Amino acid sequence: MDSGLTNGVLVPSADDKSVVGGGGVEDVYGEDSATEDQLVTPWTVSVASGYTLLRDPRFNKGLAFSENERDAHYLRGLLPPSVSCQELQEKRLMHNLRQYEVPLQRYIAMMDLQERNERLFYKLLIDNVEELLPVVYTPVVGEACQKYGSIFRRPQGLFISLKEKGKILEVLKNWPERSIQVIVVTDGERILGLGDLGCQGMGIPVGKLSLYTALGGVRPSACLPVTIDVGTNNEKLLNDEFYIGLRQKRATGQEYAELLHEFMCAVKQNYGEKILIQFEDFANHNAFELLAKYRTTHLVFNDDIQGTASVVLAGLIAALKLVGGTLADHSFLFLGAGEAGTGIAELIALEISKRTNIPVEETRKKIWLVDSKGLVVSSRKESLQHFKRPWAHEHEPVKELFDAVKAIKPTVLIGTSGVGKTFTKDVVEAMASFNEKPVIFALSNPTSQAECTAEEAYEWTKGRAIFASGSPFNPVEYNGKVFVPGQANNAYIFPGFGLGLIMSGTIRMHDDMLLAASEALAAQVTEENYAKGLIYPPLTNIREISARIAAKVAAKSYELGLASRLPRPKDLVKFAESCMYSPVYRNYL
Ligand SMILES: NC(=O)C1=CN([C@@H]2O[C@H](COP(=O)(O)OP(=O)(O)OC[C@H]3O[C@@H](n4cnc5c(N)ncnc54)[C@H](OP(=O)(O)O)[C@@H]3O)[C@@H](O)[C@H]2O)C=CC1
Ligand SMILES: CC(=O)C(=O)O
Ligand SMILES: [Mg+2]
Repeated sequence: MDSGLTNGVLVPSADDKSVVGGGGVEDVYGEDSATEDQLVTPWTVSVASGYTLLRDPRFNKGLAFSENERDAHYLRGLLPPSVSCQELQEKRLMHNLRQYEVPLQRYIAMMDLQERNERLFYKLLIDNVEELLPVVYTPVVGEACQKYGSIFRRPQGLFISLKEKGKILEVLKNWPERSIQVIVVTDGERILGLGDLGCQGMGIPVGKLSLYTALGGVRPSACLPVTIDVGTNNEKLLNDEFYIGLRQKRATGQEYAELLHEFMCAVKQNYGEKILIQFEDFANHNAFELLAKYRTTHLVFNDDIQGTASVVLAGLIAALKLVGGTLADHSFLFLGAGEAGTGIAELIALEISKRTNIPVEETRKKIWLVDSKGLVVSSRKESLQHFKRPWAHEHEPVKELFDAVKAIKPTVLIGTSGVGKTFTKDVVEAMASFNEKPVIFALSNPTSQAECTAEEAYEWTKGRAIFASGSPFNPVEYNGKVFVPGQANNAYIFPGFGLGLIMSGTIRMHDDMLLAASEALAAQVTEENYAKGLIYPPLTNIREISARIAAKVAAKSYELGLASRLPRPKDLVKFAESCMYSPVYRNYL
């Protein structure tokens, strides 16, 4: 393929495989993944030069345009004379970001960068992942969603509201990118632990997809954030003059189901069988149903139910090295019996069943859940939602978590309630009274909703807890020793998991792929990490980790006959790495 620029027309450069399709899996798919037409990104055939080039975030390099590029692309005079390299731009941006004391200002600055210079945004995020993940993701994205209307600048995804009913296929065609590989969709009803944020939930698909690219290497142009707006029951938002969504109560029942069905059909019609659809932050009364309804006809994945389960199982497998025994030797108590709680519980039961050959109906018996009404027990069965019923074991009713802890004596306590401060001193001390090393996970997001803080977990257990949380906590010094809490967040899983599905051309998801992802993640924890009490590997290596997760997920998909990309690449880790998007600037000469 020819490279460079002719009369101001940018065409792909031969040394950069990321040009056609922007780098990533599409390049290696060949013909079976997309039509010829889809493979041609708009800029390869359109004039992009001068001022237009500077205004296009996909190609803009700002001061990093070289002298020759400035001449060739009619940029003379449009930029100050100085020429920077990408590293210097990164240094300057990090310096500027660190000046902002208000976290939301950092979020806004990052979003502005994403819309100004996409490659620099991803380079910055990848190179400073520990520092910037909390900005573009939890906890700050939570506040951003709460205030999304007042900080709204430009649409970063597709808004599909009840007004678009009957026209969703047309709406999808309005999106400028055509070869989409992954959609993250929300209806905004359960945004983190912050409740119904309606249309302003858009911050979540946008943030998750940034991670698909930064952590999993899926190219940005293949990612589509979608918010389905069926109204909101959040009175505060309905009365907020800056609210950006439909001002009506949520549509439910048939009206809701029809809109979602039209969306699911339109997506498949527009993007094909292998489009990955990740459901995110739906309320549980829709989440389980949507997953069950579409898992046989679409490539769907619910991150809150399944991704969370996989990351927590990985943490538990790793924790065994520190606490001893097998998973089957442990007992588990959850605060919160919704998507995350029952999703994790089921995957643990499945893993134990696979390892012991004990039927899953039996392995579930060592897992207990508490919801807002108390311990889930058999006498409540009739009134329980269907997803709680497998966990309604024989036991007398117990109202309070503290009493449940004393009655069950779990070795592992997991918070998925969405309610902060619910692991009280009494509860944590009780865990420490009958466990040498109590495993305590406070998974609720954002930080304000964490069941307890890292500091509380270490102090109340006198430094004996194996602790992880959904949102990050800083290291804690206790009794002269520094404890580094793990971050049990599905961000460890979904980017690599999705990459594995995409690169193998998987057509349907299978629970065994979640188990494979958990095992792959747990295997990345080194002896050095364990020595520091860590049960998750540091995020600094996340791209390497994602490649390994992707490889295991793809391998499982091939084994199950669900992968359509043939022949199977021999070395799946190398293949995953070769598929990953690189944010390094391209040469436009
Ligand atoms: N770390 C991570 O990667 C992830 C974290 N999460 C976090 O988990 C939390 C829950 O999410 P999700 O499972 O989807 O939400 P759901 O709404 O599906 O479930 C919440 C559960 O918590 C229960 N609950 C609520 N308040 C209390 C209380 N005071 N005491 C006891 N139980 C209570 C609810 O009870 P009832 O059923 O009776 O209403 C329900 O069973 C959120 O904060 C979310 O951010 C979610 C996904 C991933
Ligand atoms: C992390 C995540 O998916 C959640 O809190 O909902
Ligand atoms: Mg979520």
